[in-house]
Amino acid sequence: MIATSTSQPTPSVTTEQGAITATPLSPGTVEWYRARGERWLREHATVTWERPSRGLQVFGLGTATRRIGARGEGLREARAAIEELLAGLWESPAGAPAPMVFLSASFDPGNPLRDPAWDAFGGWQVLLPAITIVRRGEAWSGVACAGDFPAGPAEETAPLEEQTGANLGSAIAEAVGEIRAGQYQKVVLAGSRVVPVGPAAPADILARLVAAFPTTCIFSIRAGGWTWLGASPEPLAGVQDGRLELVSLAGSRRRGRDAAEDAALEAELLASEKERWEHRLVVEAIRQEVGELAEGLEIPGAPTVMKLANIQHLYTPIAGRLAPGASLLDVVERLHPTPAVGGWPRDAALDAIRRLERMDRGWYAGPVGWVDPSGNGEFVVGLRTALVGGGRARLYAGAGIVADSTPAGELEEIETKLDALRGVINR
Ligand SMILES: C=C(O[C@H]1C=CC=C(C(=O)O)[C@@H]1O)C(=O)O
Repeated sequence: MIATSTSQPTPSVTTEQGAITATPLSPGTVEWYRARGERWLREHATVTWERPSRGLQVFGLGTATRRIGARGEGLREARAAIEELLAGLWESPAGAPAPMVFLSASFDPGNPLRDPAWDAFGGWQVLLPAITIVRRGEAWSGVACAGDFPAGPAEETAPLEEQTGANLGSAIAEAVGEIRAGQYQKVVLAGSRVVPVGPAAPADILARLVAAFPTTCIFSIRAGGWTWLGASPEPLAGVQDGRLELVSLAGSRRRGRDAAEDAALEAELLASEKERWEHRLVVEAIRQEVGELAEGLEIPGAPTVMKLANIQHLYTPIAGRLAPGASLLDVVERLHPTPAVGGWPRDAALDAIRRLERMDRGWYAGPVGWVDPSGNGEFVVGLRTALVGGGRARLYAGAGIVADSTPAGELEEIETKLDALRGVINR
């Protein structure tokens, strides 16, 4: 049992005929949770979702329902489970916060390699917390769904080992050869690295990610003694009252050591035909895949630059309205994996990733997000992520390979991306 004060309020919730009733928490109960502070909330949460630049924080405590799919299953099966759950979820009364159902799935259920470190997470998970505390700007609210709270104790975890994947430099060189031979146009190849976790707990790592990367989505999901966490700069799709928001993010340079070098790197990124091509493939895939699910898609003609603490990316925000009958989950299923994490054409790129990477990405680069019973929600791509457990963390990062890529250049880019988490985990 997690340690809580005996005065912890117990919200009254009911479950009827398999349907889950979502009950708004009283202001006093919300205040009780708010007063525990961010560290307590992050430490006790089964799931967290934070968008500092939007003033959004979500802490999901305990579990009302958690469905875990077998390894080898993915987004398609997760989708069936979440739709079934949403259909049986009774919406809160008007004006009350909506319950949020979280969904995350592995990158490639078709990859036969299985890293046991991901066993606790399965191929996908659909999770409805027992209690969800939400801060939007200065307003705090909460909703309770029948379930078990507090969460059970963390289980012991086996030590994380390095994966014996391919030599990444050789894999990149091979991919360049295949691209030049016309087998496909782009593939994203990734590597992983195990680092010791300093004295910090996942809650402290999350606080550091929030401070270092306030424009990203900082999230965490616990399973057994493991925490999967990250600071993703890449929204996959979001829907609010029918408005659809998408992003193309691909093409990178590190940040400069001073303003002049930073501006020079930004100019180089914007002028690079190679990076522009890598980026354009993502924009075109979004146009092609989402076209019939959206109305009035606005796609800027040229990318701008998104700057993060350690890296800068070509960035194109895309917006429109969901077409009648289409849902956020339709869009997510159609988009995953975008060429920003898979490649293009999709099937040939996935085949190349399986052959050349020779590792299990687990949930790295998979979709992670939430949806509520009215169809609002948001998903990001599980990038800049780490699997943390047993005093170690496994970090993942990749880079888009196109015909003009060089192993040295792409390996340097992958190291820069790994730094995003390495810098906050191991200290
Ligand atoms: C695959 C990753 O980044 C993607 C997102 C932004 C820029 C990327 C790039 O320039 O290669 C990648 O497409 C990763 O962070 O592991």
